[in-house]
Amino acid sequence: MSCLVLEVLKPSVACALQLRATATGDSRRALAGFLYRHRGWDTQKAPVRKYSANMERRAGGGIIFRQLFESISSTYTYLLGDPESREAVLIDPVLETVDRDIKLIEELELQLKVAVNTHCHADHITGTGLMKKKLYGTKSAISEHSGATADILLSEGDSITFGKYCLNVRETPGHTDGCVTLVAGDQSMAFTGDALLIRGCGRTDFQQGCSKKLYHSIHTKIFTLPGHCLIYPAHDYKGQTVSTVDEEKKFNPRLTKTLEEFVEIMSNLNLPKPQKIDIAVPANLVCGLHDI
Ligand SMILES: N[C@@H](CCC(=O)N[C@@H](CSS)C(=O)NCC(=O)O)C(=O)O
Repeated sequence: MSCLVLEVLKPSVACALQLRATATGDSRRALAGFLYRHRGWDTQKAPVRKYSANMERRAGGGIIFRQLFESISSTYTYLLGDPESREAVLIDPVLETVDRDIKLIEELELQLKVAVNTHCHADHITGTGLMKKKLYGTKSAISEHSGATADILLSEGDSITFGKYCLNVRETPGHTDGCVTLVAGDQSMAFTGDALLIRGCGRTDFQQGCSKKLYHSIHTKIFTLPGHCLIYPAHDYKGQTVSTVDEEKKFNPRLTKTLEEFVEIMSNLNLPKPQKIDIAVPANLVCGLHDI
């Protein structure tokens, strides 16, 4: 088992910190808005304080979280950071948006520890390798079952830690053999890659795809999370951004079916092959660094 463990977050402490920070920030903003409106002041001219990591540290804020979108492949990249240590993790970066992501990481004064792929993608080239080159000290990570090279090869039960937070690895094969779902330490969020999409799931017609395996993975590793756990997939093609375990259990048109019905649906999707598959897969097996 290869893992990178610094500290493990106590879920109750993390949740309490997050709630307190949200309430404090919101009520401060609400009070300022009220004063400005009540006194007839122009809210547009209210003094604006520039972003400062120090202000955030003093406020004892909760986890830093950004959902980023790459529109050619409709891929979501996720940035998570600890406001105190400033350590951060980036999930599923895309080659074309590496500079955008680095700008944000620098603006937020974060130190990127790990750039992790939920699997070996077939539709776009990962930004992980380039990210490692541009941000000194960043390590790449991917499942040991992906066949890809990386600094950290993940397996079931591993943790990726950043400051007082962590992401726990659950293996969710089916779309590919090396698919993982990354679950926040307090189980408030799960990054499901291409295993579970919002009202859908990853296709199973190439790269070791197996619909029976995928059905089993989703039911045993994702649908067993708390109902309120937020689902953040690697793609969305309809503009949806987030779901929950309860929502998907109730409304996912594929996963609410029996195994036999699911297998039938998956074998009749008739989707065209991803346009970049022939360059993306070989590139992603070497962290996206084949030609750079
Ligand atoms: N048109 C895109 C590829 C779209 C696609 O096949 N998406 C995959 C995830 S990326 S391999 C998928 O699993 N889709 C499931 C679905 O039901 O749509 C391209 O050419 O790149």
